[in-house]
Amino acid sequence: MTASPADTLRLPTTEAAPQAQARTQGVAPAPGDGTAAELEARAVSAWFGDHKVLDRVSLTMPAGRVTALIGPSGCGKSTFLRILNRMHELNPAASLAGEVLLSGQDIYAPERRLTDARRHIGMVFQKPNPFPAMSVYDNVTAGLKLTGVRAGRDTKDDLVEHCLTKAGLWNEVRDRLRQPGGALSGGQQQRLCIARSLAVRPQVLLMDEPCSALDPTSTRRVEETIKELAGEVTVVIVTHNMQQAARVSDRCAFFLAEQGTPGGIVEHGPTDAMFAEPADSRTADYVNGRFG
Ligand SMILES: Nc1ncnc2c1ncn2[C@@H]1O[C@H](COP(=O)(O)OP(=O)(O)OP(=O)(O)O)[C@@H](O)[C@H]1O
Repeated sequence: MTASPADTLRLPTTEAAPQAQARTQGVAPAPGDGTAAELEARAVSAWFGDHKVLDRVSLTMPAGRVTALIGPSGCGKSTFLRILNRMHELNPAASLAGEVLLSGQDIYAPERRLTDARRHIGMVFQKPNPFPAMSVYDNVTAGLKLTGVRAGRDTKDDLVEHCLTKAGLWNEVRDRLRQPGGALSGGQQQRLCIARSLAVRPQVLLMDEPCSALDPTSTRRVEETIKELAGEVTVVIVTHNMQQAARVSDRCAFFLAEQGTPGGIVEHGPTDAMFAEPADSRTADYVNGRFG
């Protein structure tokens, strides 16, 4: 394995997780070079105030695979996704129970810092949210500043090219790196957000309906990017689009919240099997468009 330019990034010793500290010694690979990690939810329940919205959800999201979370509106998919990188706790009314393990380590353990979870588990949202006035280049490196990573100019140049290439955007913006991120098309902005997430070299990338605001061509480009990242980063994607789930994911989990009960997983497994031979009739009805 060759060391990437990003291996020279310096991280503050007080904040650096073991994996991040390894980077400073030039041994950690670049995003997409094998740092993908398994994510496991164990008996996760969630509440907004007194309203329980998830009940004891357990799911293993294998390293380097794409796991799609599917299910009707309101069954708790986004809440579950936000629990996976500690965003749920940003809502003062929100609470949760259970464990989320990244490579076997509970991200909610008292000694684990919030910033570690965010550095290792990135998030891409439904609506592309680049910093609109900031250049394409600075958008990619923005995540470094936010996570306290310092890097020299050459390192940043190489990192920007690396991440934009991984996000499938480099050829389209290589001559426009100083233009504002807000000047890109919606699909390009979403891929810029993916590049920004990759700049801190996450082990997991969470995506909450990343194509729902995009046209079909841009959707196809983002799907190609997801497939390109698979094997290198663990991807967990929420989608309402069954064709998209079938196209991009290796595994699927079908969430459902029936008649005022909290959401849970009805069935999960390899995507091919979930679509061709679902074990539960409710899954069959959903994937075949009979409800939801
Ligand atoms: N900030 C919030 N405050 C209170 N309740 C919330 C909040 N966010 C979500 N909920 C509730 O939690 C439940 C699950 O919502 P969530 O958004 O996770 O579902 P979802 O499956 O992602 O839905 P969709 O597919 O429509 O995005 C719903 O009953 C919703 O009303």
